[in-house]
Amino acid sequence: MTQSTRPVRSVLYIPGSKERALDKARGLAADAIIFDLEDAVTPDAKDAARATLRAELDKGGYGERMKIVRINGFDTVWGRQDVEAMDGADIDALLLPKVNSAYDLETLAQMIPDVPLWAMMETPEGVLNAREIAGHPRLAGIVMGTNDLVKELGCRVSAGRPEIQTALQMSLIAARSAGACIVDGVYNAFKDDDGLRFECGQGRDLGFDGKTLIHPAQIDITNEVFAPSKADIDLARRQIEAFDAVEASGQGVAVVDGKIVENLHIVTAKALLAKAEAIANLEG
Ligand SMILES: CC(C)(COP(=O)(O)OP(=O)(O)OC[C@H]1O[C@@H](n2cnc3c(N)ncnc32)[C@H](O)[C@@H]1OP(=O)(O)O)[C@@H](O)C(=O)NCCC(=O)NCCSC(=O)C[C@H](O)C(=O)O
Ligand SMILES: [Mg+2]
Repeated sequence: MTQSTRPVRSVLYIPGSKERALDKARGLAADAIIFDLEDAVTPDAKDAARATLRAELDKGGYGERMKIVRINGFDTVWGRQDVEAMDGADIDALLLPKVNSAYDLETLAQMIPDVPLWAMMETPEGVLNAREIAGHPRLAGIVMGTNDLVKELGCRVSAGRPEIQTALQMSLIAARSAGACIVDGVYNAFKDDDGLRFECGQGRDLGFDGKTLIHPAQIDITNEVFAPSKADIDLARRQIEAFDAVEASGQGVAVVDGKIVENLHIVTAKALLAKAEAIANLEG
């Protein structure tokens, strides 16, 4: 699977300090894991968490799940040690928090060759520089850090998140302009299934590839909402069939369910079917 077709519907944070949770993750249905050394780990537990995480990664057993390690920023005493500790580890990406500019990513890029880089979008400066951050040659993915963003903006978030829509969309547009993957922020109320489902639907409709999660109980709903539904798959197939038929008769526009279908809709339909197939392969 290429980076662009690899599903990243559910992206679960696991504190690097929690050995039991690190082990439990080997059996969870998350598409990706963010092994966290940053905010989920207290300062006095940083050194132990780094060592625990490296040992668990070396043990392996995470299967097809994408493995992303969130390091501490370089404005802390831990950032460089985190990068050094991950040298040679079996991971798919390093995630840098609170990225303000492409220069921040370049600092990390210089320290470790080859590993794809992901960036947290969670500061006002970062959002304003989203285009240059997404355009960094090593950037493969963006994660919305909505908790930090809300803190920095000084806003209060209400249902539907209108207060941070601009930041979400600026980041998404930047990611898409660079061909990068982008996942939505966390839903803090991890026992509120209805609220999670609503926010997943909102993120999906905005164009996000998936959502970051804080608890295993959030995985199933997220996987379901970010996967193409049976109705989506059926429509995509019918669009392709109808378009093939009109194209064979020398025309360029088909009509399905009362709506026009042109070549561009076929690109979307084929991408949707490819995503559905990638998910089916992943889920075995
Ligand atoms: C939120 C939690 C503190 C809740 O923990 P707990 O009370 O232990 O939950 P449960 O008792 O319901 O746990 C049941 C079992 O599930 C395992 N578990 C819990 N959480 C995880 C997890 N994230 N990954 C894997 N496994 C997990 C427990 O070990 C239990 O297992 P067992 O004992 O075998 O039954 C807790 O869920 C938690 O710490 N979540 C992660 C919090 C986190 O990572 N925060 C940082 C990321 S959010 C952020 O910073 C985003 C961004 O930067 C921003 O700015 O927005
Ligand atoms: Mg944050």
